[in-house]
Amino acid sequence: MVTKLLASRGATIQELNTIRKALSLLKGGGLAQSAYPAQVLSLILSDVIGDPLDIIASGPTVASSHSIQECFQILTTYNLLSDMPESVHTVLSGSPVEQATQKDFSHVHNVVIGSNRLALEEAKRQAEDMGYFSVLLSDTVCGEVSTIARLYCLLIQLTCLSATAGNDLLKDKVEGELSSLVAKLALPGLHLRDILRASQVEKPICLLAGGETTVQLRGNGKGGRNQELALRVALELHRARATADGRFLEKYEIVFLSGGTDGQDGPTEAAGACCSQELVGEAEREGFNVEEFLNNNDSYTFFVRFQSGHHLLMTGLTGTNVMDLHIVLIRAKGRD
Ligand SMILES: Nc1ncnc2c1ncn2[C@@H]1O[C@H](COP(=O)(O)OP(=O)(O)OP(=O)(O)O)[C@@H](O)[C@H]1O
Ligand SMILES: O=C(O)[C@H](O)CO
Repeated sequence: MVTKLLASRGATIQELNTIRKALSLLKGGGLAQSAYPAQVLSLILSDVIGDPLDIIASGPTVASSHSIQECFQILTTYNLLSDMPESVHTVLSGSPVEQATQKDFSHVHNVVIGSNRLALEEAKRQAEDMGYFSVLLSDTVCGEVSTIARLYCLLIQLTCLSATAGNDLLKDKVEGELSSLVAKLALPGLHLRDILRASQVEKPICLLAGGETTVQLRGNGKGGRNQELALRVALELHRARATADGRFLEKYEIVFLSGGTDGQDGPTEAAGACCSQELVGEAEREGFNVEEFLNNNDSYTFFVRFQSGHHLLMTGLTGTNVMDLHIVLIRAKGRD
């Protein structure tokens, strides 16, 4: 109940898990403390950006550093103090104000055995085996889904423009917008130079990135952040190619895929979806209004109905979760 309330008010996973750690006997290092003095080996799958060990699953085997003031501060921020059950107040007011000085965790070995970066590195190897020149852009992509869709549209445009002779003014414009967006999103290590280098090679190109976007739900449709991202990228590409400057895109085959590694995107049975730059045009000809679906956060309904669900990524539950993967494939038309 506490988790649901916090999540519904938009609390971050860091805030959520600070509260969970304070309320639980096992989280926040409690499991490792209960096992003491036995040796503890913790094999960790990271579903949090940056792989912070104390946040992943609320760190049952990791020393915790939260304070009770922090918990009250979080509950106050989301206006939830008075909604908390009596038991929560009892536990919080009975806890020491500061965590006791660092306990001994020398009996614990924490090892990250699965992460978004590991998944991306394997995807990169697979793409290279398939003949793609591959660039791993980032494993920390996060932000509002429409901003991230813009990011990918600009990345795709820059890649294509760099491979096309001429267009220097447009390329500078796209690179300028991209650089300020990357700075705004504070995406460390997104190597634009590598994209420019990729455009100089003869091979088809694969750009790989990962993380987790957020969706501000405004409608009452059915969807997930990956399907919404794919549909928004499709709309961005559609708009870009409709401008006087955007004709260069037509020389390229472009596929964008966004998928959740757990195999389930939001409350749907798809893991995500893919799109091409032609998707919105084709959808319009078939009578679909993509913007309307997006305004209602109804990406799943769109993808199910459009071309018999052909663009949906259906993997089934994978039994793991290392967040989402975003993959762009670009090939000059007429090239094998
Ligand atoms: N109609 C919708 N359109 C787009 N996104 C949606 C929709 N409904 C829910 N979501 C998104 O789905 C997510 C909630 O689903 P889920 O419980 O699978 O997420 P999660 O537990 O955060 O993710 P995961 O388990 O994949 O790490 C949230 O990111 C939410 O914004
Ligand atoms: O379950 C959780 O605590 C979150 O998914 C972070 O690991």
